[in-house]
Amino acid sequence: MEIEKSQSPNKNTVKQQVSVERNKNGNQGLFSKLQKERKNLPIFKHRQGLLDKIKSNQISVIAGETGCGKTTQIPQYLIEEGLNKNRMIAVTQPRRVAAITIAQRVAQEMNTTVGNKVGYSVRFEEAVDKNNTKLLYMTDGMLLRETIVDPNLSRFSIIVIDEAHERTINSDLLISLLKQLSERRKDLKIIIMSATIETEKFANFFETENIIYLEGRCHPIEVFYSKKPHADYLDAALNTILQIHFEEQDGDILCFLVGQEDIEDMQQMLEEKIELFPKEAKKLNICTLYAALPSHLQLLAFEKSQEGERKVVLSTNIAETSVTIDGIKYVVDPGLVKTRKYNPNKLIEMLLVVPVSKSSAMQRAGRAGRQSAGKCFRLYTKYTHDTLAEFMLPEILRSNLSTVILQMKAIGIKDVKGFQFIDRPHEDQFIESIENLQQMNALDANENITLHGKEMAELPLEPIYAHFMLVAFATNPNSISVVLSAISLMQVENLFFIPKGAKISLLDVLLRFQLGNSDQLTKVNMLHQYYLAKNKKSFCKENFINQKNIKKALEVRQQLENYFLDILKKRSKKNQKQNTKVAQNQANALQQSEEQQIQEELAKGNTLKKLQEEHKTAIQQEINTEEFVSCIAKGLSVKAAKLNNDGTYTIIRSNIQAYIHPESLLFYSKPKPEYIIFNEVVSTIKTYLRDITEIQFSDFKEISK
Ligand SMILES: Nc1ncnc2c1ncn2[C@@H]1O[C@H](COP(=O)(O)OP(=O)(O)OP(=O)(O)O)[C@@H](O)[C@H]1O
Repeated sequence: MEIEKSQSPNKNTVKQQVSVERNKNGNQGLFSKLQKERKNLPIFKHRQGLLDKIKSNQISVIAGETGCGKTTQIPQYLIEEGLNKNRMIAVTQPRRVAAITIAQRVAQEMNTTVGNKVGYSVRFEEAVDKNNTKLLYMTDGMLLRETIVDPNLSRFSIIVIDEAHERTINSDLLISLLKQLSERRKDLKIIIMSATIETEKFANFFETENIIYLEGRCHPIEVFYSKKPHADYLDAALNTILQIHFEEQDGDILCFLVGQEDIEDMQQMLEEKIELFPKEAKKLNICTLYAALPSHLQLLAFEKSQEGERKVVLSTNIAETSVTIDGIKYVVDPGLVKTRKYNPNKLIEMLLVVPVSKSSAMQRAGRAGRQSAGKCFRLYTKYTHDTLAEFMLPEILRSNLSTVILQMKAIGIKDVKGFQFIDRPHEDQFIESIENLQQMNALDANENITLHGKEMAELPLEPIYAHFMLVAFATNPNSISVVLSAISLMQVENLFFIPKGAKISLLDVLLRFQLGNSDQLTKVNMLHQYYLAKNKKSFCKENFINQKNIKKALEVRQQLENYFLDILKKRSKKNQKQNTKVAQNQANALQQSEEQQIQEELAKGNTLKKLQEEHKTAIQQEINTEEFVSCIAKGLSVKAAKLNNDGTYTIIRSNIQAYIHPESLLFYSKPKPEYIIFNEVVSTIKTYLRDITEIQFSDFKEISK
């Protein structure tokens, strides 16, 4: 059996373990079936050639058709061949849902359970066994965080960067760091997996000629185009889904939409149509898939459909690469994507809906032919397709670099401008982001990382929110509970759900919870009342709250609270060390085990409770409005704006004119507040400021100094 052959320092132990797991799963039939499927994948015939090339090169760049088996098979081949050499193999993914579902699939194929020989690690969630996991699927962001703690990535013998052509900031940065690391760790194997279009670029960057092309597609995919452009893409998608449901053979549908709002609208439209289905019609089940959906709900979309039923998965582009959703045979692709675009002249980042690239369109179609032949319906013309860009501009060239630079500094890279990127960002992006970090005191005048900056880098947040959290605590430690809630809410979209035709507006709902002249405090108040509510479901129903998302905000809050308590523990350990002048070697030992100790202590509920009480991080019933306002004014000072005579606001930092968003409580304030802090700039026909808190003149004076 391949698994036994592959691993073993001690064959008996492995055999025993495999049989224990087999009994536990009782799933030998499934295992044999999967072994057969593995051998039928196009990649299987390349197995030996592939392994030979990987063995004889430190760096390999691999390209292959979508679905040929790169992500699930190559890591298993490496283990079967013993190339992991008693260390772990990391396989990075741009998206968490991919890391989790692929780990589940590979665990099945290896006849084990997730968190055992195969694990995953994504932000706020992991399933790993330090002593047992050999193959770890993780988001590129998690591996990047690991480089801060261990720049040599010493627990890994092989690192696979999957979907490298997506060119996320994290995978670009990882690739640059791996190039440096390959000099220091000659024993480390690096594998870059990418769609065909970008392979040369990666190979040139690594100065290698070892490019491996894997021929062969899993199953054929037929592509259809619209005859003419559609005025309303949701309408076109709805009709296509219904047409497939009534006219095509069995098989599930995956429809790509641009965001949670469109997904919820489509869900509602479909539900209305389903109500009108004739009795004898096949059942159509709706599943949704978007980043803000908690993992356990995302996974519902991956479940098998019942015999005689069909599912339609409404998804953002998180299902575009890597994932295989069981049963999908039809893809509906309107050809649009919501993307971040940073405007360095205006110092704002905007979310825009833009046409996809040819590469994305190909990936989307690729979701259809994974288990059998498939069809892809593109809701745009062939002519439009031919005019699409080959691929998206790499994220690093269209983003604010503050997060990247802070991470690079935390890793110890001093000269960020001289760093070798695959595509170098524009000079203005560097200057602006460094200034931005200096304003937050994360970097000093010489661009060195400060202690504050190091703590900011430990928090899994954009620098601005990490700064807000730490500054708020320094300004007024009692405010931390409210600030943790406010920041968590800022990470979650669409807290309310007001059905079409309801005789209530968002403003009416907000007014029920209003606290001070602040959207943030009002939402914090709502979150805390939800937390205390005995019947949470009816609380949400009565108040038009999206329960999925408010739950998510509470989960994020819990995680942030843990990270924050970690920082406080580290601070107090550092103080202790300084005060007691522990012998140097003891101090070193302490530092090494610090991380582990903190994790273990936090894992014990009692310690967490004690810490929560000591530092007042738990949800408090009383909210002090004034304290919060002065904290937000200090912590989010880069997001301050001042009222003009014509009723518009000027953003202090960028001099942009903007309006208060109609969904803000303060939109209706009379007189309008003179000074505000906002959270988001949204540009449509006009530029709006969202999530607003009124601040005092005294605070504003401080900011504009
Ligand atoms: N969860 C799953 N359920 C059923 N089949 C699966 C699952 N995951 C993978 N497969 C099968 O294994 C094949 C290979 O998947 P894999 O993700 O390794 O391909 P890939 O080459 O990495 O594709 P991509 O470039 O699109 O990520 C799929 O085409 C599908 O047939």
